[in-house]
Amino acid sequence: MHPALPRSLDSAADQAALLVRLGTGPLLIGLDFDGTLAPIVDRPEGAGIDDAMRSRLTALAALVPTAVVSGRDLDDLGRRVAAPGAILVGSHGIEIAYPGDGVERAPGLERSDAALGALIRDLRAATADLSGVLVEPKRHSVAVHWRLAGPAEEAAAERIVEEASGSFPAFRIGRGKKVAEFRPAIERDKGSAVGLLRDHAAAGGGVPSVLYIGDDVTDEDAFRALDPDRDTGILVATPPRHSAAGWCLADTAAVADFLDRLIEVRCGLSP
Ligand SMILES: O=P(O)(O)OC[C@H]1O[C@H](O[C@H]2O[C@H](CO)[C@@H](O)[C@H](O)[C@H]2O)[C@H](O)[C@@H](O)[C@@H]1O
Repeated sequence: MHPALPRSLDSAADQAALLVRLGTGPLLIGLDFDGTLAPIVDRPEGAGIDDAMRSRLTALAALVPTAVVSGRDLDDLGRRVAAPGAILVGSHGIEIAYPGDGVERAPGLERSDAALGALIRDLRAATADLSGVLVEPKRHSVAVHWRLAGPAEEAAAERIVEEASGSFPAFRIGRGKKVAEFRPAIERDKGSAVGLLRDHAAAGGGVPSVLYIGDDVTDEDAFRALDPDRDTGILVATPPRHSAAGWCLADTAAVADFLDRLIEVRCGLSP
């Protein structure tokens, strides 16, 4: 299916109709972190959620399986989310931590893990003189950010990423908001992770429908994995852009309001 413009959930009537559908039956919730739960900020280390969002996630996780699905690695994500009961999915689906049940890591990481240190060293050396370009090392990958860079530095960072990608075939390049990421060249993304989360939830009861909310290019993998007849994808964007998600919310504040209403309907507090 070709991506189309998602429909805005600004209208109270649309939101109410959707919430009625999400209010009963087995449900699995997947929520992206940066740009969906946490507002986008200039530097990766500055992103976070407030206590209200943490309580919201904890409340949702007590009601239905609720996963935070991020490009950040699991340790970083865990520190920032800190919501008891939430499932954590790190490194774009490569690492999955079910509460109280250890970490499941995708197979096939040996080659990229072995090359990661050299890649990080090369990227740091190549970008050292580029003002506003940041290298973010992660457990299985590395990101090159240019949100704080001018156009010339951004173009230079893009060239460095292209050159390094030729020397490190164990990685593939993923794009995001003002960032390029070297991700292990294996078959795992947020879409396949949603499939694994659904199977895990189904093992404990009925096969759930999925609600997935995300804002970035990598969330499109998750939206594409949804079944349009029973699942719900919500893009977070202003203005809306073409997406495999069917619905759209404006920003992280609108996501917070929507999740509050979802908690109310799941608790039977509103229709
Ligand atoms: O899958 P996500 O949870 O959305 O993570 C995607 C990447 O998010 C982070 O970078 C983005 O957010 C930063 C903080 O707001 C922002 O400065 C940057 O421009 C964005 O690209 C994170 O740093 C990456 O590791 C994640 O992969």
